[in-house]
Amino acid sequence: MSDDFLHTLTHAHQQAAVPLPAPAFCHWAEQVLQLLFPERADRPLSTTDAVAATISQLRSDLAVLLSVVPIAEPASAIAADFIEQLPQLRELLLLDAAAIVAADPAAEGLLEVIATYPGFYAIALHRLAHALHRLAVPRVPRLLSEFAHTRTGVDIHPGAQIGPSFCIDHGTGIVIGETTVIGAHVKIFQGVTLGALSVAKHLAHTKRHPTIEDDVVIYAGATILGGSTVIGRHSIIGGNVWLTESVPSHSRVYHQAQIQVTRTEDPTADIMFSI
Ligand SMILES: CC(=O)OC[C@H](N)C(=O)O
Repeated sequence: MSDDFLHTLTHAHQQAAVPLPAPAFCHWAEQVLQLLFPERADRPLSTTDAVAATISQLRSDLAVLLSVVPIAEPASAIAADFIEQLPQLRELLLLDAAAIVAADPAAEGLLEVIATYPGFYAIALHRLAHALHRLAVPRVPRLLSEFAHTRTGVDIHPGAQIGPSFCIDHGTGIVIGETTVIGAHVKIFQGVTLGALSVAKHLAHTKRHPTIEDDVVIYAGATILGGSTVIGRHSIIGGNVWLTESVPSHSRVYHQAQIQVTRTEDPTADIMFSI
């Protein structure tokens, strides 16, 4: 091993920013979800005093965790501001869970959705991350969204704006970009991408991802790209659609696959497909 390499690494370590305690932040977010939803709790809280003490503990834990993050305001003020939003966050998440129950014939009820659905978990962590993003907390929102991503395969940038009653069914392989705007009562399935039409560094801080208006359904594998792409309200986007332009309200957009089905009972017949 060369001395140069040792010195390079030493210098990199000396210059490094204070690392974020990622597991502690993720644990804190899990605790917030357990407070808001006893359905997810190891041990439900049985008295008002216990609830109040848990809220107070989560506030001070957040303030301590944020003390290593470079933020303009005092960590305690940000923590207090976040905790004030808990009633609204719970209300929004209950609407999301109810939307999943209402949409999914396989869902048995709120308890199952809140405790087990990856789509619910992904939107829950997104709403926490988005609240911190709006409070201008750097790095932590992305840390939480990547935590949800690793657990669910649902990659929602903390900056994405998502309206009430959002339903993700079969939450896996989903990408929702930073400047996406989603209205109320939108339903998406596995493999949906709401992405940028082109990826270039100079486009940072511009609207690169689509706008999905109220009551839109986007089926599995659909890809919708572009910052000026607007999917009008009450539209249905079919599975595997590739869409880079706006569609008006009440549109039905389908991908027509060209699939051929042939039959033969002769096992020695030529194989008709190629890879
Ligand atoms: C979701 C997506 O298209 O991302 C591309 C790139 N990271 C951007 O934010 O523009």
